[in-house]
Amino acid sequence: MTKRVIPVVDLSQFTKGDAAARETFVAELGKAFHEIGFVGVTGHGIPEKLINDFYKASNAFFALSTPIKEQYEIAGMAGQRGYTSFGKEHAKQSEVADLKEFFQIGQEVPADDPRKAQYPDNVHVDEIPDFTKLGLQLYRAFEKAGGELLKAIAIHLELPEDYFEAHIEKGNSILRAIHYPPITKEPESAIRAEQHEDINLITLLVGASAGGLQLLNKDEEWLPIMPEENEIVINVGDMLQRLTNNYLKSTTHRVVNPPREQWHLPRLSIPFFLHPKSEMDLSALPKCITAENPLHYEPITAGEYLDERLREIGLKK
Ligand SMILES: O=C(O)CCC(=O)C(=O)O
Ligand SMILES: [Fe+2]
Repeated sequence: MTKRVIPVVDLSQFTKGDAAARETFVAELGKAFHEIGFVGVTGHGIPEKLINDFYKASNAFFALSTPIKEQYEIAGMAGQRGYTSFGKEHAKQSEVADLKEFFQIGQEVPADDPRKAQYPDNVHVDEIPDFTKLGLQLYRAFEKAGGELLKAIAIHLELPEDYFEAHIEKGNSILRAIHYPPITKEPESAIRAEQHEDINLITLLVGASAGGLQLLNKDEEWLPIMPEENEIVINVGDMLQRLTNNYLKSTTHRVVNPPREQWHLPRLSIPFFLHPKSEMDLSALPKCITAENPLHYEPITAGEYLDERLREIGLKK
């Protein structure tokens, strides 16, 4: 067996284990987030069937013709709901767009909820009636697993266990189905997803249909991330890095193009970007500001920060 690039932890040790098992889990997760910013998670409770069904529905959606898919690309939405066509999004430092198209599903609240106006309606696809419905079920499962991981991180940060709960309840998270089509001609410089850091608190990624995901380690080496069956990949995003004044690491990652003999293979991946409510204050936690680690960031809310980042990546005008 080749050596793993990222450690793996079993979330059921935290959700179902005794005090000692929970303590071990918290220590391992904290260490992984502090040192590498990435961890593999098993025992996450996300039903395999739901993942497979959503994969199938996503594949069916991306197989639709471009004019049909473009009917689900809605102006003024900054890609936050529905379809974003090939060649739109680019990493913030990059001039060339990534080799991908995607579909996003966001938070839904009841009609009488005060937050209703803040969250645009999800887009439903006539041709694939189950697509958004299954996506919303997966969204809830990710919210639950993500909430447990944030409980463990709160304990690691010596905060109350429920510290994140109020911030993420009805938060602005996004489920994204990404399709990287087969490569048909030598790309000039573009890769499937140029190096970047995620914006949100944490990202949960279910097994991509092909390799290509890499992280940049402290020695500036690109290392492949190859999750095992039933393992999801979790990484720290910039919001959590900012809140912890760089104690937890939002690690740079990318998706590279496959070798030429695999150009004909598309790649499908499903990240869940766990966001808090827009009014969450991302000012650094006092415990994370020390003489050795002085304050790195100005105060900002999650909403202001997201807005700034969406402009940088070309989704918001
Ligand atoms: O496709 C993947 O495996 C990762 C994509 C990613 O890093 C992102 O969308 O932020
Ligand atoms: Fe990412």
